[in-house]
Amino acid sequence: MSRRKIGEVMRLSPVIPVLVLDGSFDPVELAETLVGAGLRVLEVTLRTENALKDMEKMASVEGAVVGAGTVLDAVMLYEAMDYGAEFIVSPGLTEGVARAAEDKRVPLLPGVATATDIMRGRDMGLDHFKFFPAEANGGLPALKSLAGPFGGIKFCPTGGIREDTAQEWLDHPNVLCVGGSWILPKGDADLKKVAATARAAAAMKA
Ligand SMILES: O=C(O)C(=O)C[C@H](O)[C@H](O)COP(=O)(O)O
Repeated sequence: MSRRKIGEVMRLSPVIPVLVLDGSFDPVELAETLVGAGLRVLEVTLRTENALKDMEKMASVEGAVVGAGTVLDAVMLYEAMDYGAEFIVSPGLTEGVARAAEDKRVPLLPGVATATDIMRGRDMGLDHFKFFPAEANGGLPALKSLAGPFGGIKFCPTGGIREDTAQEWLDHPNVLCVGGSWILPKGDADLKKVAATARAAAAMKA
């Protein structure tokens, strides 16, 4: 599994829920709900106290492909791998994180915001990126402009994307999936609502 390429992970479902787990849900029940709704790829942000342990539990759910988000350095990457992360998402791109991912042979989705970021990534042999923060960084017009010189690059725009804007991002040929926290809004502990939102997201077309 860890040999799966990031492009394959990005093609598994159109939306990657960005999960900030604050203890409102049992992680296994949440993962089962999301996978049952059709969202197999789950990003657990390493921002909360129990994130690593919760991620490990979610990874045990059949069909779930669980990765760690908010990975800021090599130490966090190694730690995430110890807890079963199958892919790594970072808000930015550093040589330290890229080298650690290479070393561990784990699929990496690093954040880029500019043409220079993408060129640095290309120099490291990467061609799939998170476009972050997508809306604040110029939105779809910015992505369209970047896709001109970088036609072969594939993106997962994340940051500020909502249920009602996700499909227009997905319609762009260089976009394989989008990331977003709208599937699990802060403070909303209703699993039925989460399931309905996740089903709508899973029905979107990349
Ligand atoms: O934690 C990380 O690694 C991040 O890079 C940030 C997340 O991707 C965004 O917080 C999701 O954006 P929203 O959907 O606007 O909430």
